Amino acid sequence: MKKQKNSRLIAAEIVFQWLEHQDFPDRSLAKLKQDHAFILEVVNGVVRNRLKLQWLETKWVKNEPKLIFKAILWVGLYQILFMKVEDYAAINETVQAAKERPGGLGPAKLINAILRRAQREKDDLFKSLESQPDYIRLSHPEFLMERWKKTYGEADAVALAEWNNEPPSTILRIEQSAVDAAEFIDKLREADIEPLLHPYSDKEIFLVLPRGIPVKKVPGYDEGWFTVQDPATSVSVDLLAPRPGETVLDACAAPGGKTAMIAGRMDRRGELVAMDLHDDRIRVLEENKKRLKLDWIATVKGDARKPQAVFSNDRKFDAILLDVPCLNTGVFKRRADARWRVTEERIETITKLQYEILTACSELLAEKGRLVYSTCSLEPEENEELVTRWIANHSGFRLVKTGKAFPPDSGTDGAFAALIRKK
Ligand SMILES: C[S@@+](CC[C@H](N)C(=O)[O-])C[C@H]1O[C@@H](n2cnc3c(N)ncnc32)[C@H](O)[C@@H]1O
Repeated sequence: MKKQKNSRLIAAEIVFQWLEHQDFPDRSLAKLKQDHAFILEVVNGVVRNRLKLQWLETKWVKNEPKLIFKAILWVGLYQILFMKVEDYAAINETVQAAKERPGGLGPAKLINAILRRAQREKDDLFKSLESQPDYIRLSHPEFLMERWKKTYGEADAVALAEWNNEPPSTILRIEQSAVDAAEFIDKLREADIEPLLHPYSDKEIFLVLPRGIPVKKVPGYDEGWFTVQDPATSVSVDLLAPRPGETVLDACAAPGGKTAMIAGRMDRRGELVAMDLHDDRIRVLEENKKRLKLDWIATVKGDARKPQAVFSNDRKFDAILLDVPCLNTGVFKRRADARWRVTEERIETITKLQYEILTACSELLAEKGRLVYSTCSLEPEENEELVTRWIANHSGFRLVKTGKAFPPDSGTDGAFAALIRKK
């Protein structure tokens, strides 16, 4: 039988790619053929804890190692400090991973010494880490911690960063048009899955799964009895309040979580159009539509900055959801690398795109029509400030209401939504 590749080395090579190219590790992770859960946890953990690991490396290593050996060292440190893995296995396998790389014998000795020291001095190390500035001890970009402290105050900014560092739960929304909720919960129990009811929404039923259950193994996956979705996704759909018989556009729809929720509220009556710009995302939207048996929804490829290229001039909608691309600062718990991609420049470019989408799609609204602008970000520039500025420049519309989920308070992902009505 062919010998399996060292899993620590696979994890380190993915971390190396990310460090070198800032390449989103999800793509490499999706292609993994072995030890999927372990490698996923190590890679996400290293990426999330980047500043803590960098702090420790700077403290103990005089000359910065080559990037691949830095990645191997971080993979080892993450296991020793943050995972329930036998220290013995963590050290030996990680040192072996270094030896398997060209020029790895010297770095392997250094890595061995550092990992053994971390094992011996673990308690002191954690004490010393606790006295570091918040951005290091909570491993977030310094400018972002500062901006959150200004926006939300010191205590909430710290609570938010702590929330982001906890492991994310898998949460299901029951597709109540496909299955009776009580029957679904019985089926889960028959499969030895005891779900917890999430209290956030009063319109939808969200269930928190116990850890470690692959979603595809949950009863009713193939039948389309549920979507995997955080309760914060209901903030925007509740504000939009789509009704049976209406014409509704979901203009940035893939992978279709909110499209499915809208479809449920419309009870298959009316017209629902799901649009997205990107082919790969539309493919996932189509797969979800098929699994959830939502073939009555129309899918179109189109740019929400130029919807006139897709829809004729007289095409109007009663309700439009604009779940625009954003900086994702409300969902760092789920997306390990997203925190490292936020910069002041990106805030500027993304808000320009968001404003453009809002302006262009507002022209598709019918008289008295409703539009919900939403993000999964917590930055005022993408949310309250953008909507207020837009309304000030568009006298034909009024801001009716906003909704927001702030993770440490809501116990959900972060979300913002604003309901705008055409006068
Ligand atoms: C926040 S995600 C939408 C999530 C989705 N509403 C859901 O609940 O599953 C934003 C989506 O906007 C799409 N997108 C980005 N730029 C776009 C544009 N100019 N026009 C239309 N869609 C765009 C992205 O491909 C992405 O799928």
